[in-house]
Amino acid sequence: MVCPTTASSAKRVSPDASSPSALRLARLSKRYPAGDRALSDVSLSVPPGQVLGLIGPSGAGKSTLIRCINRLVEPTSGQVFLGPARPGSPAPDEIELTALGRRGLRRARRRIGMIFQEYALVERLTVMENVLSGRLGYVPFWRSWLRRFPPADIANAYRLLDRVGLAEHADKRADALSGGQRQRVGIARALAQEPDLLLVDEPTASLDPKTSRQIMRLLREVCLEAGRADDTRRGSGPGSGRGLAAIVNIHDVALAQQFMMRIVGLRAGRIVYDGPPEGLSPEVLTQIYGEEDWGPATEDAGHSGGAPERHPAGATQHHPGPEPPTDQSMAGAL
Ligand SMILES: Nc1ncnc2c1ncn2[C@@H]1O[C@H](COP(=O)(O)OP(=O)(O)OP(=O)(O)O)[C@@H](O)[C@H]1O
Repeated sequence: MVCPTTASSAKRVSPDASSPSALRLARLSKRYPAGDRALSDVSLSVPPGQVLGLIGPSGAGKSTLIRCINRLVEPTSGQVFLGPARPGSPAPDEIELTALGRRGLRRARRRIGMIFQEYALVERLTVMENVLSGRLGYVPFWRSWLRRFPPADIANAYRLLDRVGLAEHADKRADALSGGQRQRVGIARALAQEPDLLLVDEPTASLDPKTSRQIMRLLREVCLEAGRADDTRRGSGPGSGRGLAAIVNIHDVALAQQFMMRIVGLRAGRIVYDGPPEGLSPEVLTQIYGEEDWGPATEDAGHSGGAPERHPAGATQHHPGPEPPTDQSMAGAL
């Protein structure tokens, strides 16, 4: 039996009550028409600039949670609040997404970038056109239909492509790219929206281990960079600004531990862990995933070569050494 109180006794990584959240969920629940209860009373607050990893076994409700936030899936009950906009954006103070009508929701969704496992690019369009499609919510229909985006959007798209390492591929068709390159386009497209929140659904599920690490590192870096840009815009000191928050649905616990600032573990639609990555002890992993020997694999008599360690998603766990989580703004976000 999972015990939320035990799990929450781990050090919590919650925002200061006085600081505004980038995202706030209040008792969010979802029951699908077929009767499956996918989420039960999920309450969560994500501060600006925080990159949060959502982990849990298959069917725990991770995708449902991500999709309830921007109402691609309608929650059955509970509330979703999107925090005040980052500096330089004209958006209003905290808004309740769950109270919005169609038009209001369409406007609010501009502020939420989505990054998908399967990239969701338009294959026959160029890399640049795919990135510019992130601006579709902002430009008049005729401009997008004629593919006449404002020069500032085009300049920004080039800057973003340069940032994600694809400057030389701008004119290539999306279907000519590798999986890792496609995901970089997906990240650049989401950033072109100038979002306040990124929802990221299994971004590395189709990628090899090295590319997965590169993508996770890039995600984390762009969120931190957004915070620094906000600080500069506000003329404030490092770490005091807002920055881009992200919720990343991720199966790979080792990757989550290395690149996420905070981990939320879901089991059967409920939060059973909310704390720092280093709090994912074997006991906590058992609370999240169930019984398993989470310690290193032991060698049996016939195998002296050292069996690879397994993580809960079943893939090999790598130990490439600690990532350098030293950024001040990250400390601020925690
Ligand atoms: N469209 C749907 N209709 C009915 N039930 C659904 C639907 N989508 C998901 N569910 C159910 O909701 C629960 C949570 O599913 P969800 O896909 O959110 O879990 P998950 O943690 O993302 O799983 P996975 O890691 O395998 O993707 C499961 O019991 C699933 O069967």
